[in-house]
Amino acid sequence: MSIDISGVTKKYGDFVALEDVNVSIPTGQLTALLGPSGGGKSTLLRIIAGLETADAGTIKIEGTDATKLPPQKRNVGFVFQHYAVFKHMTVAKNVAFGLEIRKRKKDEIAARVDELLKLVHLSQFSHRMPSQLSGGQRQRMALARALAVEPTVLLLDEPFGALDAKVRKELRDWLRRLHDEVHVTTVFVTHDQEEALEVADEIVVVNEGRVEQIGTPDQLYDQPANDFVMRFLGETTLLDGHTVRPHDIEATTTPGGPGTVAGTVERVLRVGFEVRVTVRTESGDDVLVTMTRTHARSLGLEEGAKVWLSIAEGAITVPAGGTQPAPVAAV
Ligand SMILES: Nc1ncnc2c1ncn2[C@@H]1O[C@H](COP(=O)(O)OP(=O)(O)OP(=O)(O)O)[C@@H](O)[C@H]1O
Repeated sequence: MSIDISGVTKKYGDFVALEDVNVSIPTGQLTALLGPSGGGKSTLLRIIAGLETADAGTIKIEGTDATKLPPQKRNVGFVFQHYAVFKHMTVAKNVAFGLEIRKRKKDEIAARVDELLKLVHLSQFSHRMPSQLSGGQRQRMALARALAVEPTVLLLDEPFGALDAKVRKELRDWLRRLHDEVHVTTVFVTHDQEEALEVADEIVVVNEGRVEQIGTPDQLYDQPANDFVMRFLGETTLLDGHTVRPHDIEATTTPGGPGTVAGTVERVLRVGFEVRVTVRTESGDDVLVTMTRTHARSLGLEEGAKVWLSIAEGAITVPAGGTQPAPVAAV
């Protein structure tokens, strides 16, 4: 294990930001800390970096107890959302900085900077000033700078958070490819579930200072530990006391058997390839059902139509508001 977080608790006055957090992050993986704003992700990352101290618990990095080590002794590299670049230095100088203060030889530094700028596709910009780069290019420079000193662990706090959606998406793909090349153990914070699902090998879901679940993107999506994880990782709706994904609800226009829920179509919305149907049940709850356009057409669904809803066989469900893993719904 590369990073072992054991029993970490952090309080700010009376406020508990992290409570008894236990996470093991394997060497060489790309791990996302995912959760809603204020859940404690950045606090955990800052504790790993040594920028914040835990009130209880230990942090081990590559087997060494780092709990009391200052940040510069932990051999971690970090990149933040608004990275403090040296505005008066060229791109190449910014990347070289960490190596220069470590008094590495000139030719060694030049070779390493060359290699890193190639890696982040900025070779042609080495003589530019940071102000002459786009936001995405600046973040790539920041990553090259963090990687320069060959950290054991790379920590990224919403590194693409300030960029527009298109650049974010490009950088996200790029980070995945970069990681496949260099394999440095990387932990990144995000509140964007799509970003985590697309990029990470493993996701740690952090909410209200606690770890809700740890797993691969598939494990989290297919076997959510609880209602919170299920809702956080994709669209859900409620049917008959269960949290379920809207595409996992089947609708029929002929009366269904026992276990089906009768309702009336309130609204039909066509969005791209899918149709989003809101059904009001007899008990007055609104249930969202999504289906393909072809399927909706074949059912002839329109506002005011009577429908019967059931949960598709094999669908993942979680008791609404509950915290226990649910068995796969047997319908
Ligand atoms: N220095 C501090 N003093 C007091 N409270 C703090 C301090 N730093 C963080 N907090 C509180 O701890 C909680 C967790 O903060 P943290 O920044 O770790 O959340 P986060 O999950 O990273 O959220 P975001 O995605 O918004 O950055 C928040 O409620 C925050 O207000």
